[in-house]
Amino acid sequence: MASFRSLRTQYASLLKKFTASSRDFEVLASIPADGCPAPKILYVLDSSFNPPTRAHLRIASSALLERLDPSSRLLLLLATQNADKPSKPALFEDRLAMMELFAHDLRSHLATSTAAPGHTPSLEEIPAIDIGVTKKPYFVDKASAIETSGAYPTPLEQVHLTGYDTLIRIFNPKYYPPEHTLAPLAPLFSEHRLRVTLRPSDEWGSKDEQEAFLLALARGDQESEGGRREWAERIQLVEGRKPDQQPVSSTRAREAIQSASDDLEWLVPENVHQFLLSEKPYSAESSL
Ligand SMILES: Nc1ncnc2c1ncn2[C@@H]1O[C@H](COP(=O)(O)OP(=O)(O)OP(=O)(O)O)[C@@H](O)[C@H]1O
Ligand SMILES: NC(=O)c1ccc[n+]([C@@H]2O[C@H](COP(=O)(O)O)[C@@H](O)[C@H]2O)c1
Repeated sequence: MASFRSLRTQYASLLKKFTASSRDFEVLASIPADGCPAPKILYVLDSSFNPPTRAHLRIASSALLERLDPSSRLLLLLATQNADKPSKPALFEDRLAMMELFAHDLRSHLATSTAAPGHTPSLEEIPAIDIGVTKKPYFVDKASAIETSGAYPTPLEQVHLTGYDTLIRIFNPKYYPPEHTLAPLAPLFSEHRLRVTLRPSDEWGSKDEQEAFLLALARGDQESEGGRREWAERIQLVEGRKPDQQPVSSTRAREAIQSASDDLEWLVPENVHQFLLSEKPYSAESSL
């Protein structure tokens, strides 16, 4: 693995070229770098990776372990423009460096996880992981930018890995001017899928309330806004943390960094933890 410093320099230069280009999506690196089979299915984890956490690790690994296949591919996608949030620290090159470290953490995790009782996957069985960037904030546009980029064979089914809070925002008509209906989502659900991790909280409701959203979509409750009932078949809901487990988020990891709390160790995976301790991407000087 390259040194932390050289990873940042490498991504700063790739990012500069991407920003200056007219491209909406680009794969900047792959792990392993070569020799991976052409993908038959593309899992996409779109995030601000600010920083990558163990929740991101769980979301990605549970999807990949469901059907461990070397011809699956995972794309870790950094959105340089967010639908709602202004850009915050850390620098994008630091986040890209952390995404690559996260990819190594995830591959190690997959290698030591048993997909089936008595079966430990070999490195060749573990899907390759791409590090990509997009300028598009909305999922329907991200999916189309990936499709038309030429980076992957076409057609290729994309499975977007999101949390419940993001599902709700995808279904908010406020993002789709000028009509403000859900009709623009049709291309996303005609070709692709969502795998949504439940995220019970005071803000987003209980597990039952979150499951009720999908039942209502399947009943046709959103048809008056353009949300078709058959889209529910293309959305899979999966369990998140257990009720006795602590909630994990990037916000919580940033707070642990600011307060120098030991919690950081269980909030983020190992290689990301080492990077945060060594490079301090959230310190005042580093974001200047
Ligand atoms: N603990 C979690 N449970 C379920 N989904 C999650 C969790 N953490 C992140 N996600 C999902 O992963 C995707 C990317 O997450 P994002 O980068 O916004 O993380 P975050 O922890 O919510 O960030 P922040 O705390 O900075 O707002 C989103 O779709 C989000 O819903
Ligand atoms: N309608 C949409 O497609 C939609 C709405 C809100 C957020 N998003 C995206 O979801 C991703 C995660 O968002 P947050 O980092 O705000 O949780 C970001 O890439 C953001 O731009 C998409």
